[in-house]
Amino acid sequence: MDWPVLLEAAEAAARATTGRGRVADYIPALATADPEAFGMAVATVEGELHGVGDWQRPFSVQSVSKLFSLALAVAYGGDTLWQGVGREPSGNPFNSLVQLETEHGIPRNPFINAGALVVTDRLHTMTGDASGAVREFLRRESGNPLLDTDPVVAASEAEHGHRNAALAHFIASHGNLENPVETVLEHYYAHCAVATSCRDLVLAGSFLARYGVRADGTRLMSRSETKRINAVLLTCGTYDAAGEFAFRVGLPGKSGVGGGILAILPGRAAVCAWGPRLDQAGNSVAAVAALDTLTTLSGCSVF
Ligand SMILES: NC(=O)CC[C@H](N)C(=O)O
Repeated sequence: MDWPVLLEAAEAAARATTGRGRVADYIPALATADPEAFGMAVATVEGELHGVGDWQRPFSVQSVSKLFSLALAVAYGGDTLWQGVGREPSGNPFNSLVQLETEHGIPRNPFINAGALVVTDRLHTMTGDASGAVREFLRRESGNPLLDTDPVVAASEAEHGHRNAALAHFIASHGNLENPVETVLEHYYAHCAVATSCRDLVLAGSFLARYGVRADGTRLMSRSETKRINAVLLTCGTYDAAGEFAFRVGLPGKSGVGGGILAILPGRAAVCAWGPRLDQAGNSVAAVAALDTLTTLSGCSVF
């Protein structure tokens, strides 16, 4: 696979989206991102690392962190997690409240905000420090000890977090949180507000391409658990646009409102693209275009 050539073509496709989509501003600290920034990286299971554009520039990981909190909750707690959160696509925006009422406080899947709050809660019960566990995992896998929560973004999320607070209280009212609402929200914001780059994320996400094996060769989770996480990524990782993402890109992937998308080519590579302008569903316009081009030109996908 000629990754540098593919990355160049993907970058050209991303640059052609200039002006389309909008930088997220419902978390004010995110609104300052450079709308035309773009980066992309690939880490193969053989240990190759390639990047283009701003691939080493940090951005707010946001919901891409939900992939890591889920992986750790499954690795440490196994199947019990699924008693408190489902694994069906929601068909609703990522921060929607409506389904929780009819579904009695059990969120549809771990990647909408409601589901991620439940995952953070269970991870906190198991580790005593949910956001610390996510940060430590990201640091170790990426080999970047400086990777950290951006306190300005975390504070901005908390200050403007009425909707997430409402979700958490509603879940708690159904008895589906084990820790205080304030604790769960604090740790949720802290892991969403971690600053990472495409480089960090492809290395940190590579355990999913290696069927559950970490950077140091130890196993985080079984092959079957890895397959299941990839399945939930494919069906729910890009919210209400997961069908369109599967159609265009054909890889399990997780997006965040910071503009990053981390996608997995099982058995081969982890790929991350970043561009801050978002479409209606909250996915990066440039990152989707780049990943679409990469899989279309290479013929690589899970299909
Ligand atoms: N989709 C996202 O990236 C949303 C994450 C953001 N921290 C929120 O809670 O709204």
